[in-house]
Amino acid sequence: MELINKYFPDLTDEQRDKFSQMEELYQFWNARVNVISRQDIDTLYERHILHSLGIAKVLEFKSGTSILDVGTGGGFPGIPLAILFPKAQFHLVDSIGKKIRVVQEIADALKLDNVKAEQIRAEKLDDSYEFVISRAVTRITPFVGWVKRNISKNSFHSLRNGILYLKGGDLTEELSELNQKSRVFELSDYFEEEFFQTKKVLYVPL
Ligand SMILES: C[S@@+](CC[C@H](N)C(=O)[O-])C[C@H]1O[C@@H](n2cnc3c(N)ncnc32)[C@H](O)[C@@H]1O
Repeated sequence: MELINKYFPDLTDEQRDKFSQMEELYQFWNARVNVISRQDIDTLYERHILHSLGIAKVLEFKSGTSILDVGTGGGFPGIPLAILFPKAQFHLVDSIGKKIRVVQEIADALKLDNVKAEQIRAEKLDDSYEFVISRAVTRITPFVGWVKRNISKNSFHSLRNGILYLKGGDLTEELSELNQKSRVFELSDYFEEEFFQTKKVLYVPL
């Protein structure tokens, strides 16, 4: 939790409480349904929560923004971002029903009324959103094909509407397959811990 305070010092007491409750909630639910690897529970704040919040260092979601989290698994990056941006609306989807049930339990326990969790394949969605967020689901080129039609045209952020995808490693090859306005934001510019040295946010405007 110190890590969250270190990089997000302006949280309200309510937000701080919610982030604090996450550890116990994930310990409880992960023992029943494996949504994150068991050893990762010990590094929940760094590898899951802070990593998810990396997207917030790239873009602040304004009030009323609609955001789709594709392949949310146990709720990452959607749940931490929904705590940070309580006035934005988050739709968290995954093709596996038992993961979505865990996400719904956690969102309910945290009283996140800006989160809707749903079992559905990304390719079947027909709503539209300002931004699509994701981590560790598939290669970016097929991913763009899944969600392209779900991005709305009206833009009211500093970045044009599109995808914000948490990725690691060398993205040169993937970038060459994307439109030229795509950009890579290095999370090492924001977070000093070793884990973040290779982590990036890939931004694809659509
Ligand atoms: C490796 S997990 C990552 C989970 C989470 N995003 C995280 O970073 O902890 C990938 C998730 O994507 C989901 N997934 C894969 N293909 C999908 C699709 N076409 N539509 C929705 N969910 C999908 C899987 O069920 C799985 O839960």
